[in-house]
Amino acid sequence: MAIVKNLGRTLSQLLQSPGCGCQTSIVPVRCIGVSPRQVTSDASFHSVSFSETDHPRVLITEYKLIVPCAFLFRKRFGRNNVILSDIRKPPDDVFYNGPFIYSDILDYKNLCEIVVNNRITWLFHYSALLSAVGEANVPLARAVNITGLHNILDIAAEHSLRLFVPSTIGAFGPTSPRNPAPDLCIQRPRTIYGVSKVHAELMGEYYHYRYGLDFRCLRYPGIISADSQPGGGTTDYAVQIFHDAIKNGKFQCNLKSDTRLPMMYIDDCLKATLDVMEAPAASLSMRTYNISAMSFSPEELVQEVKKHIPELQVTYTVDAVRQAIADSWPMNFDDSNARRDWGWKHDFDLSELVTTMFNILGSDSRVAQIN
Ligand SMILES: NC(=O)c1ccc[n+]([C@@H]2O[C@H](COP(=O)([O-])OP(=O)(O)OC[C@H]3O[C@@H](n4cnc5c(N)ncnc54)[C@H](O)[C@@H]3O)[C@@H](O)[C@H]2O)c1
Ligand SMILES: C[C@@H](O)[C@H](N)C(=O)O
Repeated sequence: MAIVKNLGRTLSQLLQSPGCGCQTSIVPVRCIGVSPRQVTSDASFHSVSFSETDHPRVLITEYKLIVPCAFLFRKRFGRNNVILSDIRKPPDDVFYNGPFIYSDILDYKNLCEIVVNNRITWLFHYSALLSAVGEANVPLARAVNITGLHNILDIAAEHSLRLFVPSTIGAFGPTSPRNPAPDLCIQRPRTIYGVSKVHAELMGEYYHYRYGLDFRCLRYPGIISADSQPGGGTTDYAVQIFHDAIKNGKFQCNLKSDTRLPMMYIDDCLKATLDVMEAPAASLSMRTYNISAMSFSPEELVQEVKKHIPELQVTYTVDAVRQAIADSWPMNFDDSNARRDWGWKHDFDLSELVTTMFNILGSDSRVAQIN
């Protein structure tokens, strides 16, 4: 049984796809028999071994980022083995596709009930407030991104789950190397989002070494998907342009035209996420990896979009908050460790991303209107 939310909606579908490389195997999982919340000061705890059952049953907190493939998980593990969940109402296509429940990651007891009652074995933790929206509500971002993470870590350790948490290009700051940013370097982000993601990386690795938690983390670039609206991030422009170009042939960009940022198409993001989760633990020299596919500026994206909608009119109205965030983030990622350790490689470059987005969203609708 799995709980799937938002970005996990794509995962919920992907893991169900017959072609998905997700291996089902019995994997002895060594874990500490004592929950981190129960460890006393003398820290005396007894390690026990669990064996995973036939296939992972996946809990993914949050669902929004990627909609289109939101049911692949169900093809893989069975329609009723995937519960979609969020604190917000899902669209009908999600709600009627399979089990959906309300779940708030700040409700530790409820999360425990979900994990125990559904015999969850894998957990993908996606619920978070993104960079720009987090700066507009720091207390909420701190609660969701940090307290929520703590709940997830304790539950994952207590129930010996394999845990994936996405980090981000936002986990770097102005003193990090920017071109490229390696896996290991100074990380002093200047947003509550970035601070919470560095905290997630460090806490996940601590729980791995202290409690044997099988924690895995990828730093995602800006993820571009055709099926969900942007969630209040700094890279939102790279999703919004497609909707605006098709709808009215006009786009107002909130970043400077030359602001270069690492970006990735959703299919590559999902492939990397599943590949790292299925990689043998012995192949992982790290627990947090950069992954990269491309980097582009708004101007470069505009030129590519105009190959599909030549009449597109673009204006630049810079959002000072987002611009300052973007200027503190890496321009390129060095993801050589991921490519070496578990065979990561991307499939989509800028041209293929744009073509795929318009194939899904339909660029001709705008051209048809014009004509
Ligand atoms: N979208 C990207 O470009 C990108 C890039 C890097 C990393 N990520 C990471 O991927 C994850 C998902 O990103 P996204 O773009 O879908 O974010 P989003 O802001 O679009 O969605 C966040 C979701 O979290 C849910 N949520 C908020 N508070 C919650 C709570 N208390 N309990 C349960 N759910 C709650 C919201 O309802 C929403 O559906 C985040 O962890 C983000 O850091 C995203
Ligand atoms: C980059 C990613 O973390 C998110 N889209 C943001 O801009 O905040």
